[in-house]
Amino acid sequence: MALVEQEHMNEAGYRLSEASPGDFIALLKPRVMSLVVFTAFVGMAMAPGVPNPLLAMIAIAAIAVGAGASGALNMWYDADIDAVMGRTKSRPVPAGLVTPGEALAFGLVLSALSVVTLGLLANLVAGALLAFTIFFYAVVYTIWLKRSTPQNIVIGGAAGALPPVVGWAAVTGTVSIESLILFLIIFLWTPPHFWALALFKSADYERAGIPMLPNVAGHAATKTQIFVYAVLLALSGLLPVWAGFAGLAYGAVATVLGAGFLWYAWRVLRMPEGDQAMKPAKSLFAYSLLYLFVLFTALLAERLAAGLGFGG
Ligand code: HEM
Ligand SMILES: CC(C)=CCC/C(C)=C/CC/C(C)=C/COP(=O)(O)OP(=O)(O)O
Repeated sequence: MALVEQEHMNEAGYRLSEASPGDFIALLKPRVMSLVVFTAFVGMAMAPGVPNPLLAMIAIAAIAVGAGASGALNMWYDADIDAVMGRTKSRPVPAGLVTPGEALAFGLVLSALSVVTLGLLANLVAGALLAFTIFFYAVVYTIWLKRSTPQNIVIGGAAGALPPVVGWAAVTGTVSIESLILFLIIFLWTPPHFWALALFKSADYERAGIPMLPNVAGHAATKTQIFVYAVLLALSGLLPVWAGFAGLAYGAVATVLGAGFLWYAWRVLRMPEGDQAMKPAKSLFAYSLLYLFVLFTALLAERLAAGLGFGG
């Protein structure tokens, strides 16, 4: 055995990991997960009843760890395709910083830890929903749908839409019409969020052989679908007012945000076929992140204001 390899063995002969803590943090997809966790937090905050603050913090931490764990499992399974896409090739596994075995073990241990913590300290319904969400993203979306159908992210998007349902259940132990409306908003948001990016990254997906909509159905069909989902999303953003758990201030914000989404989606629809820069698609992707963050912030702000006695 070469000397350089022996340097990474301990006395018992086990290989020592060469990865840094930062490499493991990168496996958690921290930027994506921050918005996921924020939507879970809003789900908790909208639920009736005031949870014990310590329990609420533990529940959010468990959901954050579970979300990160599912990201690590995704990066473990997708290492082969991540290696051939410009956007993902420097991720820890394809870059050789973390071994596939380490990523898998990290994802499995954190998944178990997060589910057991939430199940025992919050309630079994929340724990089961978190387990289902991790399973849906890591197995149903990543292992099954992503490589087999252009509807991958429509169906798989259910995983990303579930965190507010998990948050609500952590407080109440139930699934309700309110939390399902929050689910529906994120579910309808996901296709335009992702297909906007897939339009300007379609060469990457082509190279990796992933059947994303722009590669399979073409750019024109993708732009039309983005617009259809944008209309449904703008309407669904108003459902919290219709269902009576948000007021007119939220309704005004949702209307403006929805109109903005339609505007950006319209610009994508009108984007010429030969447009190499695809600025409208890049703008829609950036706006999608702002949209979800501001919409959920509006729900939260209105609820906090009502709690402080400023109306509603
Ligand atoms: C199946 C569902 C989804 C798909 C396929 C998808 C796909 C993507 C992709 C490919 C990126 C670029 C990531 C990168 O290169 O780092 C991205 C970025 C992002 N996504 Fe999603 N996404 C989905 C759902 C969600 C959900 C549910 C959220 C949060 C609620 C979310 C939040 C974000 C954020 C915050 C970024 C920006 C990350 C950055 O700044 O690099 N995504 N998404
Ligand atoms: C609580 C909990 C378990 C939450 C999970 C939330 C969840 C499913 C988020 C999915 C978001 C995401 C990064 C999709 C990326 O698709 P991709 O993996 O195809 O993108 P990539 O090409 O960047 O890897």
